[in-house]
Amino acid sequence: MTVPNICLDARDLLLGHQARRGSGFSTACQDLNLQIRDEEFVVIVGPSGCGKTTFLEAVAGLVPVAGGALELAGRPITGPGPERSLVFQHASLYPWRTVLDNVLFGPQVQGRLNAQTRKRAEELLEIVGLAKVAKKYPHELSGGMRQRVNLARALATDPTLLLLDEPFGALDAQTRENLQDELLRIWQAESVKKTAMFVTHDVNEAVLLADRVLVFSPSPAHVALEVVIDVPRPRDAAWRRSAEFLAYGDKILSALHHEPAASEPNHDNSVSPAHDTSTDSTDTAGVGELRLGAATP
Ligand SMILES: Nc1ncnc2c1ncn2[C@@H]1O[C@H](COP(=O)(O)OP(=O)(O)OP(=O)(O)O)[C@@H](O)[C@H]1O
Repeated sequence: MTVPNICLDARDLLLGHQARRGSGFSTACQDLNLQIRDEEFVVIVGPSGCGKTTFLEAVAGLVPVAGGALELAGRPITGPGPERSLVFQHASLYPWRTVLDNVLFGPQVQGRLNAQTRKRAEELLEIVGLAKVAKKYPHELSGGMRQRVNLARALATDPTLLLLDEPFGALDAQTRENLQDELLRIWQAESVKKTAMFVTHDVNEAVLLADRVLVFSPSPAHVALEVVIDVPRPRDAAWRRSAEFLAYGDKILSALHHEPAASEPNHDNSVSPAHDTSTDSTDTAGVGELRLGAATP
């Protein structure tokens, strides 16, 4: 089996937005350095407005790179590509298309509508538990069901890199939890797992899903802390109630609030490099390794 080489590499990345009026350029991400490995599930958390969506959209090829390098499999990202799929918070389904036809939209646009892609679309609807509603229209579905269709649609183009921007953010707690399980099941069911980048405000969701959590600093974003969730999958309901789970969440929350974690007191708020996890199998990053305060100039 060929393992895809989709390693994502951001070096000194500078992203921003041109102000609509005036000549301003607002910096969304600055000195953002990170590497995402093949088949890794990375979750990004950070304060509102810090630049998470901008970064995800840049990886999707929707935001131009203003400085530094953003490379996928060694090639600069210059626009959207079939190997990347982006799932938004609100299911953006076409109301005039049936569920199945929504899932088939990507292959159709790519000119790959054939028996094989139809079979794959039906298979994906089976996986997300919606085979029975394949002929229904989006308005006949619940919010959770629509988001499952959205997920199936993103997977139908067989992307290697799945980008998810708060995909469960608009759902109620119960549906959200079900879909988190569902997503993990789907992600693990693939013979070659997708590389996934998932943005969320929900720390518990981050700990449950991630191989690695990246805590972004306030705007302009850089990686303030990396936390490796070194826990085998499947991560069951009992683990979600464990002290270990809570400790991971506490560490991330502390970083978000710029506070030392209770378990790792640290009274030194000096600036130091972000934790390099490349040589670790377990997370040892304490809040002392946070880059606190304003972004690097
Ligand atoms: N189209 C745009 N034009 C100008 N500025 C923008 C645009 N989109 C976002 N911004 C600004 O860029 C910064 C980063 O926004 P972004 O949406 O990436 O943050 P975020 O971390 O995803 O926020 P949230 O968690 O609230 O969704 C913010 O200051 C925002 O106001």
